[in-house]
Amino acid sequence: MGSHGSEAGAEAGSSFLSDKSAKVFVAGHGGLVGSAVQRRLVSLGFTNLLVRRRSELDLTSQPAVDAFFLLERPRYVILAAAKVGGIVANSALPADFIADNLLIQTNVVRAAHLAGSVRKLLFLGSSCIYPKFAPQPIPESALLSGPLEPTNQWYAVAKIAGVKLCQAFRLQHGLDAVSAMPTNLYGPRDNFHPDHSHVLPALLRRFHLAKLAAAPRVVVWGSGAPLREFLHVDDLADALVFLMDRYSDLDHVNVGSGAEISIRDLAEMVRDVVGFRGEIVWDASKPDGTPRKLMDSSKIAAMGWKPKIALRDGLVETYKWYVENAAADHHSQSQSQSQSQSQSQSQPQ
Ligand SMILES: NC(=O)C1=CN([C@@H]2O[C@H](COP(=O)(O)OP(=O)(O)OC[C@H]3O[C@@H](n4cnc5c(N)ncnc54)[C@H](OP(=O)(O)O)[C@@H]3O)[C@@H](O)[C@H]2O)C=CC1
Ligand SMILES: C[C@H]1O[C@H](OP(=O)(O)OP(=O)(O)OC[C@H]2O[C@@H](n3cnc4c(=O)[nH]c(N)nc43)[C@H](O)[C@@H]2O)[C@@H](O)[C@@H](O)C1=O
Repeated sequence: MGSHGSEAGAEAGSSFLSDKSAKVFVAGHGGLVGSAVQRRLVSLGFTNLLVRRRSELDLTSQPAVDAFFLLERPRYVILAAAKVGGIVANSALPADFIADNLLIQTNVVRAAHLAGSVRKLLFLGSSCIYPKFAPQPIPESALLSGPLEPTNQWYAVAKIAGVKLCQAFRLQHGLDAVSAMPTNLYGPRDNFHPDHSHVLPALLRRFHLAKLAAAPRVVVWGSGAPLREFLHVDDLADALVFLMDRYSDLDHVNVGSGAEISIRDLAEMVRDVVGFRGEIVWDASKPDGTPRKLMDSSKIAAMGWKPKIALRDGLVETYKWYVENAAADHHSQSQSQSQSQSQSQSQPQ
């Protein structure tokens, strides 16, 4: 194993949580996960967080990332920047999902090594790295044991490469790079795009707008049969800090809630939380994706971490955040769309 930079190793005895004045680069701090990590670190008393929006630092640019690391010399890196989206975004933009993610993670991991200042780096994969028909619950050992789910194979291949990248830099250069595999996430600051988001923000938005419009029904994609496991992003942030502090090894670590729910039951729960009274109809033309992906999170549980936020409680809190922070814009957008539709319908043909 190669030896890593002396600066990174100088105080190697101290743990992440006892190093709260250290410079921590939270990449992707504007997103769902990065913002939750930032909140968690601030609440724990970290005083030197390093953050950049994409407009200030494009992580797909190798020269920009190299220059940034050489100038800033962070001691810790949490890589929560990525090209992310739901099942339709993954299918519609395969080139972006594979190329952007390969570039971002390669640039950041390599620059972290070259800077010589980084004592630990945490990479984030996703439960979609596992084969479509993996054993349930899915153990870490199921990686690369079968074919992937076609709708998100491009993203999954990039994320698998990210796990291997961390392993390779650990083995060859002694970089303490670890990988966490979160299950499907939700919470404040999620992406609420109508078509490109994940299921939970999409449904919160759709049911909310339908409630305001007193619509008779809401369309939900697929058959409703797939099972998914959801974890609140504040629980994930807690787990990531836990791993930064306690975990240093080659193998990746699953982070899930252990609870799964069908998309049908989830849609009914969201309808209930939002207070929509109409009916749910299913759009079978949309893909179901993988039938089931419950992760086996016994490895992190054995280390002493467990989630705290039940799905219904997390949904109530996320819906409140959505109403207070994003819903008004979506409502005015949907009203102007329906006005322009009714104007164009009333135009003589
Ligand atoms: N959401 C989920 O359900 C799951 C997410 N994950 C993983 O968690 C991580 C974070 O995901 P999530 O928070 O949901 O994603 P978001 O889309 O909410 O946030 C992604 C962040 O990455 C930043 N980013 C994207 N491209 C670039 C770029 N070229 N240069 C600089 N910054 C960039 C964005 O910056 P900006 O805001 O400036 O555009 C944004 O802050 C990802 O690795 C993802 O794979 C894993 C499992 C499930
Ligand atoms: C986290 C994970 O997220 C993605 O995989 P996914 O789990 O399939 O994510 P999803 O949230 O988009 O869908 C979950 C289920 O829900 C159904 N569904 C119903 N109605 C809507 C709906 O309105 N929007 C969406 N997106 N899905 C809907 C949808 O048909 C599917 O059956 C990966 O591509 C990849 O990005 C990844 O790692």
